[in-house]
Amino acid sequence: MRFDVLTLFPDIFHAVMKESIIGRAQEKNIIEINAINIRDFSKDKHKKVDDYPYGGGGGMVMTPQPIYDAYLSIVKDLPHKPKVIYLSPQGKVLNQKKVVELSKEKHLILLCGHYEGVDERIIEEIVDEEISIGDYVLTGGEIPAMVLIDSVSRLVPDVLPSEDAYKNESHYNGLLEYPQYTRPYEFMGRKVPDILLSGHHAKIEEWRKEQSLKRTLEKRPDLLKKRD
Ligand SMILES: Cc1cccc(C(=O)NCC2(NC(=O)c3cccc4nocc34)CCCC2)c1
Repeated sequence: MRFDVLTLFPDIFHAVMKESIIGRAQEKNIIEINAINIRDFSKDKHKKVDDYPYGGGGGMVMTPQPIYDAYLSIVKDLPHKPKVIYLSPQGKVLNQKKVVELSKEKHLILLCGHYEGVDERIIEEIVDEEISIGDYVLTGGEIPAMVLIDSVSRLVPDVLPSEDAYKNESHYNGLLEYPQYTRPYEFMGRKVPDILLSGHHAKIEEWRKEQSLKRTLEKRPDLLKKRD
């Protein structure tokens, strides 16, 4: 799977994306992540990429030409136009169902906003879908883009080490995780629930399911409504 990220801060991606699972997936050529610097496509002699908003008001808006030319530089040699996602507070909030849907794509272009956002004509001209990672104010769309890349990439076959593959079947059943324990048996006077040392797998399974339901009811009852 290929991700092309249109951003003003490509180095953020270079740093994060060479680490851990995503980094290994890139080495194995299962995932390809290209950070394209929108500023490289500015025709302005000072490499400007933003300008004052028509209608006045504070803040700056990302100008359309550099973004459009950066986009063209990706699609000009491609037989099919890849899906373009603008990470934006106006988007539908990302959830695992959408992540699964996106993981079927072969190639995604992600556009990251800055300042007050991008000129509306870019959204009209090249954006297929706006996606938000949640309702809070951020400085840019780069971290949302990394959240999308991380969540989608882990569903691409062979990205997760095989022992972790179970995570995609049972892992996200729409409930919160049960409590996890590892050694030592006692820590700060707190012991591990004995059921987990019983070796009785059916009982352990039941206890875990119970704990997931209990926890979800307590902390995220909204998740229970969404379950198919
Ligand atoms: C609730 C709310 C209302 C109004 C503005 C903002 C806000 O944060 N505006 C600033 C920008 N925010 C995001 O890009 C952004 C923010 C949050 C989640 C996201 N998921 O994807 C991109 C996301 C937009 C242009 C530059 C950064 C947030």
